[in-house]
Amino acid sequence: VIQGLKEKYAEAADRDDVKAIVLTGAAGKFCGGFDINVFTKVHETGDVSLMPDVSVDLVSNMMEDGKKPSVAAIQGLALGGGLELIMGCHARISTPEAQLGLPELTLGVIPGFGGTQRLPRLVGLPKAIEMMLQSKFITAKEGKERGLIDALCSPDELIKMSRFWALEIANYRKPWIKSLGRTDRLGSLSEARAVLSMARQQAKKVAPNMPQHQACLDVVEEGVLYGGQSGVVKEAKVFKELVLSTTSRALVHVFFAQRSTTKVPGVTDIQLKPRKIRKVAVIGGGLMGSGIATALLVSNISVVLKEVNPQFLQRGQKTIAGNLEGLVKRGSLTKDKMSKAISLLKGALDYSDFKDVDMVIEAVIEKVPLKQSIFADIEKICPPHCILATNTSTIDLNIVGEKTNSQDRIIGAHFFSPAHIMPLLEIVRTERTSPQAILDLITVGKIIKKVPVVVGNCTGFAVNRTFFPYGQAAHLLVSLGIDLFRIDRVISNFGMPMGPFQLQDVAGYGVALAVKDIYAAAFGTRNFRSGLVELMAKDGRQGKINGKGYYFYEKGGKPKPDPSVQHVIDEYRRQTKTIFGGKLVTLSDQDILEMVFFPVVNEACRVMDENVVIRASDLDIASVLGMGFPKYRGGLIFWADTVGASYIHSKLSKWAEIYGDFFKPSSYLEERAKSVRPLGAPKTAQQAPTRSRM
Ligand SMILES: C[C@H](O)CC(=O)SCCNC(=O)CCNC(=O)[C@H](O)C(C)(C)COP(=O)(O)OP(=O)(O)OC[C@H]1O[C@@H](n2cnc3c(N)ncnc32)[C@H](O)[C@@H]1OP(=O)(O)O
Repeated sequence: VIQGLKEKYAEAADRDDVKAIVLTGAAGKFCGGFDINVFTKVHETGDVSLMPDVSVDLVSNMMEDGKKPSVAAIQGLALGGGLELIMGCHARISTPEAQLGLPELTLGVIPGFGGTQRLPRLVGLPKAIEMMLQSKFITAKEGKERGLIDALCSPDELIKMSRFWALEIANYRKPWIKSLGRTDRLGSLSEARAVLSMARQQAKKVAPNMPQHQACLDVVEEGVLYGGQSGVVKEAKVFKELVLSTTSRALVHVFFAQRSTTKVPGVTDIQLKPRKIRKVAVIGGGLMGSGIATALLVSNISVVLKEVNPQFLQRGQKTIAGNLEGLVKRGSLTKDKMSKAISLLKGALDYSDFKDVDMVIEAVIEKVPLKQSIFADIEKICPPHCILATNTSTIDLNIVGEKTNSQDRIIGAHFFSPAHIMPLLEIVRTERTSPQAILDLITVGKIIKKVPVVVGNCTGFAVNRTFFPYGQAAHLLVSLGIDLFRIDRVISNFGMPMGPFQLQDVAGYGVALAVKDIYAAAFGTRNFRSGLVELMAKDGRQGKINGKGYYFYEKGGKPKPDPSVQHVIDEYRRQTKTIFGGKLVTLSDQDILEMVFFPVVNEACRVMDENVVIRASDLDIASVLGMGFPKYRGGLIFWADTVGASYIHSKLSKWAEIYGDFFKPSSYLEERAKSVRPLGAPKTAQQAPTRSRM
């Protein structure tokens, strides 16, 4: 495309019958930016010269400084390099709803075709910095108000109006403006310095482990101090350094990994068509059920919410209304859409409304007999095409559906709390779930704006199973004498939204207590049995629910470490001392980080070995979206491969000798360490397991 543009610009410059140029996109879209596949090639080869010279050669020399005026005709979207092309034009005409933005920082780089210089010159420094650092899109309508767009018009008039505008410039009836030369929107030097300094402080807070935010501000500053040309030169240099950074490698990996989760062999490649899901029944109006119902309602899917008595039903409906109001407050839902969503909700105390539902999602408490009887009932009442989904996070789906003859339409729809906000949907299939049911749930997932990851059936499925050692490792470290608040600090400095103890406070101790025996039964000697949560509960602590856990929680305030928790810890250490001979150990921050995450990587190896996930990158996405693993580290397996299988293996082997089977390396990890193959590399035929989970 870039080569084609250069040729066309050269031709237009030469031809006498061309007076002016209109630059537009095909099929209702202007341009989604530079081809990110090229970044992948640069990452694979380390060769930055694969990046074509667009910034100076095309945008500055041929377009902006060309002898004929260019006008951009924009529809749909103009993002990244796409927006940078239009800013090199002399005017911009757009349809009102087109999306405009520079999302390069989400890929670990900065805009590289002059965007760091031209955007501040068109919309002013504060707005440009906000758009770049937060990768915030604006509509063309807002762009018009801010000076990025010159005129708005309907799609039908777009080309006609742009041609007219271009000819008007050529005939000097409209101004011939070169964005890079402008200074009128930059403000005074002292104003610019104040804006940049505030942005730097903010970036330090929100992106402490990423280089591209400060780098972007350095480049913007260069242009403010020494002029646009100088800024463009610095931009090109910094762009090339950043594109080779680990952060860019990780974020580009996540971009493609996220888009590949819905490519499921044997499901999405066999010409099946997704069926329409118009009406869904949700059983259980608790926190999960009402969150799931909210997610469906805001995407225009009718919901029947079933509860066992009027009080519970009313509570569920109230929670849904609260969720919707919350979305309105955050600005992600309009009041009209909220009213529409509420009109799509119907409460029910029996199954009579289930006769015409296309899908049921059961979200009751984790009790096997209760779930079994619900599935036996709904099998009789729902139409034969209806998908029977459960939101269980731990129970084997074969057991849930044991009392039915509908194993082909039984599937797991594991949402993460709060379900209307968290983006991950773990779709659990058994050996008998039909491809059609899986495809339909993937499609619903996309409609309700979730990222679906299809996984196999086992205790904890992919996410909870992989992360079961996360909390357990933290408890083990405390039993060894490590301060729990230090563990939380180390883990949040690494980039997790919070440490394992704060997470336990926030999730409530009920979850930990409920899964304890299930994990103990499933994971044998690699399960670490900790009595800490029971001791916390005995001490009157319930975590965030009663404001008292490892931390204090006051309304509206930040959680504060509670020093009085020490007597609980002392008691816990007394109880567990027999395990490690009561020896308190000293560890570095790096030891702590590794002792928490390497067992998680180890379990992830088992999950991959048993084919619970289709590909390693699905675990990267599941860890980022389900557990908050830092995206800029590429997800769990990508990160583990930057550390190296053989290093992880050697550390785990050493700890296994001292502390036991909790750290014992899996055979998959051992094999990868020996063969020096990345953990994320696909299996070879010889390694394929004898029994697949799918
Ligand atoms: C030098 C410059 O400054 C550097 C740059 O320009 S870097 C690029 C900046 N642009 C971006 O970051 C935009 C990235 N793309 C997006 O945000 C979204 O894809 C979009 C808003 C354009 C479209 O979203 P949506 O309609 O949901 O479709 P989505 O599934 O994401 O993408 C459709 C396909 O296009 C691909 N794609 C989208 N943008 C792409 C890009 N810039 N390069 C390469 N492939 C891209 C996706 O990988 C996907 O491929 P697949 O079908 O094989 O999986």
